[in-house]
Amino acid sequence: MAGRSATPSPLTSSFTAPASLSPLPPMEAPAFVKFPLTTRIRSPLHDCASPSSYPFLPSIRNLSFSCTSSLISSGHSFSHDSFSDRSVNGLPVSGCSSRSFSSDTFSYGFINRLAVSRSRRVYAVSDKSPETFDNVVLSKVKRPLDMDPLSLWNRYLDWLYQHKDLGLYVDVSRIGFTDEFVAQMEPRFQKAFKAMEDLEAGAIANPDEGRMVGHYWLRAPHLSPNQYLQKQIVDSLDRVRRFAADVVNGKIKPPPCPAERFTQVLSIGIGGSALGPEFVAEALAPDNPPLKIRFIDNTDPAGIDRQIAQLGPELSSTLVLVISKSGGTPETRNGLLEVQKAFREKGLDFAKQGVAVTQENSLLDNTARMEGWLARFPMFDWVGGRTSEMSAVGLLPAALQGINIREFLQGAAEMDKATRIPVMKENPAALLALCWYWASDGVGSKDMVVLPYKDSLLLFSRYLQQLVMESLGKEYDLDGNLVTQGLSVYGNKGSTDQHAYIQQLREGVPNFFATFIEVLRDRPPGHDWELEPKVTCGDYLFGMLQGTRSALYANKRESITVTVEEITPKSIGALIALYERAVGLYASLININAYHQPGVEAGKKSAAEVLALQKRVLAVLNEASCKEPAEALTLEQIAQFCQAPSQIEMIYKIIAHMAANDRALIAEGDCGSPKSIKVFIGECNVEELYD
Ligand SMILES: O=P(O)(O)OC[C@H]1O[C@](O)(CO)[C@@H](O)[C@@H]1O
Repeated sequence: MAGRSATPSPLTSSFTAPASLSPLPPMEAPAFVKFPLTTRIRSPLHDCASPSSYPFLPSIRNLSFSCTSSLISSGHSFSHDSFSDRSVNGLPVSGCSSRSFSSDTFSYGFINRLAVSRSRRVYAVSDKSPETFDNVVLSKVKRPLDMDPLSLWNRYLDWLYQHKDLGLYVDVSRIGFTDEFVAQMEPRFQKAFKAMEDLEAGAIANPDEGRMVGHYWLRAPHLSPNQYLQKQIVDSLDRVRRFAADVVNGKIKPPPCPAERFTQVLSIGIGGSALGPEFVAEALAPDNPPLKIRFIDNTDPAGIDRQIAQLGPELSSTLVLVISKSGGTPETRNGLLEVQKAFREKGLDFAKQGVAVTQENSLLDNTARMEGWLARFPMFDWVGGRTSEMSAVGLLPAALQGINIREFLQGAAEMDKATRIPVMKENPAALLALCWYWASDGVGSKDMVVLPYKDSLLLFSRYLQQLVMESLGKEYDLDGNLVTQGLSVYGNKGSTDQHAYIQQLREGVPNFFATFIEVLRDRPPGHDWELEPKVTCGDYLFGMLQGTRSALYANKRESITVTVEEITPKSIGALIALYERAVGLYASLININAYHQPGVEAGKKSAAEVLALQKRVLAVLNEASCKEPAEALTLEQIAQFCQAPSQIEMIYKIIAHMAANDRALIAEGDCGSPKSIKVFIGECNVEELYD
């Protein structure tokens, strides 16, 4: 990179395109300039001052790019979210300054940003001809995917990862990363491995919350950084085992009918306090479990009613798990209150059937203690919700369903060992992280579609959605730079999805990479039969998976395939551990904190504000209704009396919701024309006036 300085000097307005650039060929201005004013430019993952650290762009030199003045003036730390109208070389250009330049440093930095927004029509100027960034990235940086069957077979052999004991394979051959990319990622991976080592040794790996991150210790307590933690884990596991065994064996009985056993588990929790248990139940519960499980994982009253109704008389033999790390999550609290009401209505004593899984001294813990619930199990400060499946959160429900939690933990522990290996090619989690980085440009420019070809793995994509998106979807990196990072995850199962959205995956917008989850064993031994000569039902499923993988790749859609020999507690434990580690490593590669979730707070705060506003609206309406004669108020008046004129839309929605739910309030007028609405409360509550 001759002539490139390590740190870019601020460019001034006198900066001109270098002579090496050939003049721009004539072109249609609109074709050159189109991109929306709101085009969002992601922050880089790299030290843009050091293009050699940027893996995708080793060969790009002497390209000239239009650039915002903010980029020019702020050097490599680009901070604006949108562009304004400018022009390049006399052509009007939305979002670009009137200058072009070919400083390698800036070019790299700029490509870095525009490359990730390549789904939009953003154009760059090169020394040859104007090109779209698509072309720049895909043809020059991401070389075309290899389509030759034999060289693909060699690539498959070269990159195939196998864990013999776990019967697990990771095939990354259909992700098109190059050897140069792998080499350039190597130092980053070494850094990530080291960060992971520190994390496992007890470093404060979640600096924003000042917490250690210890989910790996849950399956290897001896690796926890001190004996106190070790004892906590072992004791908790011990108690889970004993309690579950006692419930299953009928030693602990439901109170109303001492002769009987608990027959059902009702698990109340949300997010990490539900998704893992739901996934594992679906994947591993036997057909006739000792206790059947159902979940309340929302504050939807109809959903809650349904669960309670379906329990029917069995409510009396239902063990209710209330799972919440914080012990204060509103949805979970609401679920608890609703279920407690149902118990009261049936004359049942909830406390005798209630079990809390939560942090010591949380609101939930204190409630359970004071009310004398049947049992309480700890959640640890150093285990995040989305990685808590191997704590009491996941182990207790699993054990109650007769799932072998020892094997489950063992599978995870074995995978942990494999994913500690600091060699990219020998570490399946590193291979996943490598592929994610390559496929999504390290900024989430493509979504991850998870396609398990197995009904029992249906919830894996939903589980991964939280694990990946809550961990990686972050606005700022660890150094406080705006990065708006993430990796979107969706998917259900194959081959079902082939009859839903795979049409678009194959032929539509190429904004994803796929992950196939393959299970080799179709049925337990001895149960298979040929539904047509030489072909079983499972052969079809297999054929569908392989066919889709090939068809996608033929159309340049990349994919990873993770294969397990069969669905067992061990393989499911291993899969969870594999993805937990992949997320951790990838987070290091992109320099973000994977273990906090500051964004979730905003939604919770707004929800609380809406409820507070609702209370004010009701107070205002009550006051108006207490007048003689009672006064009906327009939305404007309500907003004014609530001293919240800017909240008028929300007030309208609050009223519409309450009116639809037979609440005390009466709304007259046409709902479709909010300005016509007048609201009053039928009965004045005088006491409330003086509250
Ligand atoms: O276990 P808790 O504290 O009820 O939290 C439930 C979920 O809420 C979140 O905090 C935010 O959605 C998740 O991270 C967590 O898994």
